[in-house]
Amino acid sequence: MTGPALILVGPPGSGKSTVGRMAAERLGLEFRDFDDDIERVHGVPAGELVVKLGREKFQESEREILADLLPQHDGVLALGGGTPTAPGVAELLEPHHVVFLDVNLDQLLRREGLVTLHPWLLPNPRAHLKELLNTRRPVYAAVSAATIPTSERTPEDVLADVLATMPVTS
Ligand SMILES: Nc1ncnc2c1ncn2[C@@H]1O[C@H](COP(=O)(O)OP(=O)(O)OP(=O)(O)O)[C@@H](O)[C@H]1O
Ligand SMILES: O=C(O)C1=C[C@@H](O)[C@@H](O)[C@H](O)C1
Ligand SMILES: [Mg+2]
Repeated sequence: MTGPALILVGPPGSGKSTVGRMAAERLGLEFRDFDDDIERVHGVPAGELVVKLGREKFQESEREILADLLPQHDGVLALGGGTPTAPGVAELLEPHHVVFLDVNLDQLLRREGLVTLHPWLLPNPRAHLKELLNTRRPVYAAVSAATIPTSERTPEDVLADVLATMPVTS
């Protein structure tokens, strides 16, 4: 096994889980959500774990769990929103086909459930997300073969663009 056929990265709420699940179905592959793997290992949802452990320890754990997972999963993988920024993760992603789902701040604030899932965004989710988008966009882009805009687009349109980036296999 050579690892995931497709890895999706992007800010929380960019559509990684939604589009990742659709892509897996279309490709006839298994879908895995990295936040579920984190929760399985720690017994706490990823968003809460950030608050419990602090960002540094959380990221160390993300890198370890990802290093174990990559050789075991050959389907579609939606990473955690912050996973590509964890030290050592860019190197782990290097051999794989990674796609960045981009989204703008206004769209993000309109998407559901963001703060419930990510309590570390409090007390000012707008300011936090604005800063997060500015600092992380170059990191997401650097680990990715393609950047797909998702703002004001349907998941189906995003899916079509994602599938068009897939390397042709013979
Ligand atoms: N292209 C889209 N247009 C509008 N809403 C979308 C789009 N893609 C996803 N959504 C909605 O945005 C919300 C967040 O999507 P999703 O959970 O797939 O994002 P995510 O990147 O996996 O986020 P997280 O990092 O929180 O796991 C969901 O309510 C989903 O239905
Ligand atoms: O963007 C982030 O920093 C995070 C996103 C989520 O997917 C979770 O991994 C966690 O809430 C951290
Ligand atoms: Mg998700």
